[in-house]
Amino acid sequence: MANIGVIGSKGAMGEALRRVIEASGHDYAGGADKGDDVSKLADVSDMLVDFSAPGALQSNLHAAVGAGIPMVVGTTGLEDKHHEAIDHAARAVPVLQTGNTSLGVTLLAHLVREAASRLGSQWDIEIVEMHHRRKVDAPSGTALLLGEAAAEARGITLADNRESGRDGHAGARAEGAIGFAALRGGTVAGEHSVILAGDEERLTLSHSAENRAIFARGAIRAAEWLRGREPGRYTMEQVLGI
Ligand SMILES: NC(=O)C1=CN([C@@H]2O[C@H](COP(=O)(O)OP(=O)(O)OC[C@H]3O[C@@H](n4cnc5c(N)ncnc54)[C@H](OP(=O)(O)O)[C@@H]3O)[C@@H](O)[C@H]2O)C=CC1
Ligand SMILES: O=C(O)C1=N[C@H](C(=O)O)C[C@H](O)C1
Repeated sequence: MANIGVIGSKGAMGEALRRVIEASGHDYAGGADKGDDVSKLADVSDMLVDFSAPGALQSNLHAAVGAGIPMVVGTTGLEDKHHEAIDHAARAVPVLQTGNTSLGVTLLAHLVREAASRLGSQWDIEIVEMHHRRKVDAPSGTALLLGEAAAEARGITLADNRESGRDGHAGARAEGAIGFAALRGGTVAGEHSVILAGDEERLTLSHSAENRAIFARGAIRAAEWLRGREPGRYTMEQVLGI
């Protein structure tokens, strides 16, 4: 059993995490939110789980490194500088970052990789996601990780082949592009579809999150798995063995 500290504890995910921590027999070490000193939480935690905001990431990583404890990063909307900060922290402590901690999406990424490589670049790839009205980043972290999986399978770079936010006279889609569309509304926990559109046929691979417990359970499973590991950057695939 472990003391698990939650960053972003008053948010929707923070509340889901607290419920899963208590139900799993771990101890809830406490929460940190905007304006709190995360290093104080790190000092009384065996690991940190961060579902807050990109602007908080640097100091959260710093706190984990200072305390010498593992950290799970679930926050999305990350930029290159955030990934560099994660790589840097992972030299000192175990860190796992993912846009989606669920079992279903981790497996979906594998299926997308398989489909994208077998079907070849004449099959256009479009990724559609829908989330609740409060979500601030787009495309979602999950949509981007699915796009990365498809790009990797095709031997291309997502950054160079990404088409998102088409509006007006946007022109025909570029050959080999990976397109994104983001819908927002209501209380949707998370819907993702990867559409492979060929000539006269389409394949759609989808995942529906019915509630946030799936993300919270995956995050706690990841935190348990990180405990006692060597410093490094780990993936959800490693945690789940898929
Ligand atoms: N990887 C995954 O599987 C999943 C990832 N997410 C991601 O997790 C993040 C949080 O999602 P969600 O809980 O729905 O969002 P919420 O807005 O409900 O919660 C975010 C919480 O973080 C707090 N926060 C904001 N800035 C800071 C800061 N600088 N330091 C500490 N806490 C801060 C917010 O406080 P305040 O309200 O005062 O700003 C709020 O309490 C998002 O990036 C989301 O995309 C969500 C679900 C699954
Ligand atoms: O903000 C959310 O709610 C979610 N964010 C993650 C994302 O950006 O993909 C994961 C999940 O879809 C819910």
